[in-house]
Amino acid sequence: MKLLPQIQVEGGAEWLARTATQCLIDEARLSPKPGLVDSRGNGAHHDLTLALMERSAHSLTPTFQALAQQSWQRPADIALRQTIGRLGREGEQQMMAATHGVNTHRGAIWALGLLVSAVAMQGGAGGAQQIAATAAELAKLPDDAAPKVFSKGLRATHRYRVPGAREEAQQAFPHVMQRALPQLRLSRLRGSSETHARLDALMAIMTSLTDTCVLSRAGLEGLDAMQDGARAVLNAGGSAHPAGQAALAELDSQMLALNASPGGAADMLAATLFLDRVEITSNRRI
Ligand SMILES: CC(C)(COP(=O)(O)OP(=O)(O)OC[C@H]1O[C@@H](n2cnc3c(N)ncnc32)[C@H](O)[C@@H]1O)[C@@H](O)C(=O)NCCC(=O)NCCS
Ligand SMILES: Nc1ncnc2c1ncn2[C@@H]1O[C@H](COP(=O)(O)OP(=O)(O)OP(=O)(O)O)[C@@H](O)[C@H]1O
Repeated sequence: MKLLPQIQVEGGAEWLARTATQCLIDEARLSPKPGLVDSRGNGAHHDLTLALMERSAHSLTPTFQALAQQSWQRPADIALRQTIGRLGREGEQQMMAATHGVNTHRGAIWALGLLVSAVAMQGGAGGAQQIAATAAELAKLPDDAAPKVFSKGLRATHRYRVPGAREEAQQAFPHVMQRALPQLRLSRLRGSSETHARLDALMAIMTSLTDTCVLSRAGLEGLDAMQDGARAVLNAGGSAHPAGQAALAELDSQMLALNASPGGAADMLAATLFLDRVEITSNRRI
């Protein structure tokens, strides 16, 4: 039986929103993550807890659903860019209300918001590559209604002359597509548990992301420690191997000592889990 178009949109949007929220929760619970909030504790953060991250993730489901509904089978144009910019900013306000003013998921709303919109534009399914390319098209369009604020992330990208959250999206998420997703699937193929495969994917991101959260809190010293430490974990055989686990514990202590938290890398892991699920589900439907 063929579904009525409106039911298809509602059901598809609901599924995408639930999936995006679940990926944020999976990312937050994954342990042990260096410097980040996880099931063990607060990492390098004094104002974040796992319960807060989960409350924040749930508060974003209506935002993701509205993004999907509004983007369904629409082309990438200025009108859509403005709509999702408005919905994204409203989502940030809902997040801030749910967390009493703590920034838990700003970068994640940006990345996952664009990806949810991109899947919806393609009718609720598709391959990871095509979805990331569509999200990049949206990210490259100007949003004139955006307030001209000088954020911490923007300041770090200027000071260190590196790409940040905007550029990662505009370049079609190279850390997700060229590093994390291939690593996630390789580690699974090698027989690693899902937890170890996800930790390896996070390490793959951290080997080269210029994470502005780390740069803002710990400068280039923090960024180098993150990238070198993540490389050491993968070179030691990954998080499933005892030597990799020792390297991961070392990286965690270093990040804590430097007060560094790779929040951008965590967002890219959530984006990776989302694209992985959408692609696998789309392939099953064919
Ligand atoms: C683009 C955003 C993320 C602002 O980025 P900016 O670099 O100015 O700064 P800010 O410090 O507020 O947040 C950056 C966040 O991105 C993440 N991040 C940091 N570095 C990176 C990186 N190299 N790659 C990807 N993400 C990163 C971190 O979580 C960080 O907290 C976003 O808040 C925004 O402008 N949203 C507008 C609403 C919109 O248009 N939404 C559309 C899609 S829903
Ligand atoms: N598990 C996680 N633990 C910590 N941060 C995460 C996690 N998952 C995602 N993040 C991201 O990290 C960002 C938090 O970074 P950051 O600490 O720089 O925020 P801030 O409140 O803007 O700055 P600061 O805490 O330095 O004042 C969030 O926006 C979120 O996107």
